[in-house]
Amino acid sequence: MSKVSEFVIGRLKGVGYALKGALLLLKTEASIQVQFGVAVFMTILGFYFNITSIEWILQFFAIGLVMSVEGMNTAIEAIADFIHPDFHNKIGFIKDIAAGAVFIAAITAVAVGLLIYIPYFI
Ligand SMILES: Nc1ncnc2c1ncn2[C@@H]1O[C@H](COP(=O)(O)OP(=O)(O)OP(=O)(O)O)[C@@H](O)[C@H]1O
Repeated sequence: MSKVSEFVIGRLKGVGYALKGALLLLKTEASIQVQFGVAVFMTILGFYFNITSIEWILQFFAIGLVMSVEGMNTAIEAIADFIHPDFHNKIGFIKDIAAGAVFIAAITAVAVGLLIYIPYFI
């Protein structure tokens, strides 16, 4: 097999694993399921208010930011539980700062949502 074919097959396999990971997150993680529900609701709201292209872009970025950071948080929690299943202050610190990153992303998304939709309500 040529180097180019190997490269292309390798990348396609990578996309397959990533898709599997995204589906696993959706199937198993309650917080991702809630965020997916919010994303669907916000998309319906976007169609209802016929928001502008820029507002769609900002909304999709906000949704993507929250869900991807939540996915990373889940991965960090899984690594922490795997390497150290018992209680440890360092593990608590690691999990807390990973959760803090999700919080920052969520606050950002709420701010974006308010800035987009408040003008449609007043
Ligand atoms: N092994 C541990 N050692 C010390 N503190 C921990 C440990 N596991 C969890 N904690 C503390 O409990 C908090 C919640 O951890 P947990 O793993 O239950 O995450 P979670 O946010 O409830 O996520 P999920 O709902 O996805 O399980 C952490 O942020 C941390 O403060």
